[in-house]
Amino acid sequence: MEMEWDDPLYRSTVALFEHTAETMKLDPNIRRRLRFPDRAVIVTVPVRMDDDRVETFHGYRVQHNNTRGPFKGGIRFSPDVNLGETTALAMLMTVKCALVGIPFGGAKGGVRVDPSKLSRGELQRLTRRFTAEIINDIGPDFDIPAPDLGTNEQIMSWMMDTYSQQKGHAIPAAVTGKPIEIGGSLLRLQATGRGVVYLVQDAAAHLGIELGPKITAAVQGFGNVGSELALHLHELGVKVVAVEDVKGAVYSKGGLDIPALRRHYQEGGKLLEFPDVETLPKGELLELPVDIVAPAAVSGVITGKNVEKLRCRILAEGANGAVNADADAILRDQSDIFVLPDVLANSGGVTVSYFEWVQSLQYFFWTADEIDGRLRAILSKAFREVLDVAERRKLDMRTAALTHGMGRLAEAMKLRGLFP
Ligand SMILES: NC(=O)C1=CN([C@@H]2O[C@H](COP(=O)(O)OP(=O)(O)OC[C@H]3O[C@@H](n4cnc5c(N)ncnc54)[C@H](OP(=O)(O)O)[C@@H]3O)[C@@H](O)[C@H]2O)C=CC1
Ligand SMILES: O=C(O)CCC(=O)C(=O)O
Repeated sequence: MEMEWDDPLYRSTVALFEHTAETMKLDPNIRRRLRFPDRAVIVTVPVRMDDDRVETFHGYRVQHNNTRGPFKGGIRFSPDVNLGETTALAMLMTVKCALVGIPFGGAKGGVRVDPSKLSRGELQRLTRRFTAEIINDIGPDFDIPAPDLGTNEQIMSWMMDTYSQQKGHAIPAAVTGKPIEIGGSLLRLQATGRGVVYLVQDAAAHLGIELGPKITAAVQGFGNVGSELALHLHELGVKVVAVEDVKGAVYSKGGLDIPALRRHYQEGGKLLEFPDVETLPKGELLELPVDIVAPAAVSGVITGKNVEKLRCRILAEGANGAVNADADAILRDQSDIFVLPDVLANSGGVTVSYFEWVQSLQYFFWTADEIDGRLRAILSKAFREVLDVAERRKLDMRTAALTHGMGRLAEAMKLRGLFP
């Protein structure tokens, strides 16, 4: 393992790619190539803080592969950001875009910072300086950032504005996940969480499970992905009995009032202070005896240590890298849990980002029904294709999803003659 990349998510992602490459007998030249990014940019981001000090942050943009189209992937603001983690997330983006058949490669970026400790002014200055530092490495035809953990529409708005100011005119296609008022797309905000639920619906239909009040769910994370996911399950009549944020989880046997909980959370209320609910210690949520468990926060939460304690029927991975390679090996061989792996489960986000990019390039906007219909069609097709690979080749769903994505990528690399 090369020192520069050493990180638990990177090690785990490489192990999963290697397992898949071995199973599908991937060309060894391509296999070696996929372990590393095309390019990785590391920048230092000085920011004047409110108390007049200048704090120094570190930022990354890792571009893994652009054989199938421009680099694409989110920007993460989190204290865990480093080169290895960002590279692993970029690798997953490459496979995710290939898997759903959208014309992008994979990238990821981020700043090592806890955004909850910054004022709004500090956050804006950090975002603008980070964007300025990577301005020659991104662009609507080359590499298009989007939101991820710890970032949101406002951050994308500042990124788009900084990019546009440098170029001298508004360039909405420079980022996706921006507000609708400046060229964003209807439903991008909802797309990742809603997409996870569309895939849960497909999985439930396949397993003969009827989604409704007899079905229970637990969701880890209550940000963009987790709260949308919980809300959409709730709207389908599923009893969402527990949700968790960084501090802990709330639980109600009869099902939580997700719309009220979401209002409370979005208005700045603490999850653990929501009235008339029980609380659970951190981590227990994943082990609840519910039908659906959806990790939708950070990576590495399901490991060799707790995987055998899972009691769900469907594991829907909203978060990237929630299951590490040790846990995956156990799930793969010894479990009857139906896994919707991250590259499939959360691909609704980048799919609507693709729609947003197309709309931003054409200055012509689609209706919510058009977007929702196209999203559903792409996700259902991806689900059927992955299931087909799994059934035909007798593979688990993660290896099947990675096989499908890596197979498409390898084909594109060969067609373009990248290894003459
Ligand atoms: N946004 C998107 O479109 C996409 C996101 N994803 C993935 O989904 C995941 C979540 O992203 P997103 O919803 O955008 O991020 P957000 O920043 O919007 O929300 C993150 C949520 O997770 C909670 N959280 C943070 N750390 C922990 C922890 N250790 N245990 C439990 N909960 C925790 C946060 O709690 P608190 O508020 O208390 O900090 C918050 O509720 C990430 O893995 C991301 O890569 C994947 C595809 C697209
Ligand atoms: O919407 C995008 O472009 C990328 C979203 C993302 O970062 C992800 O799918 O992990």
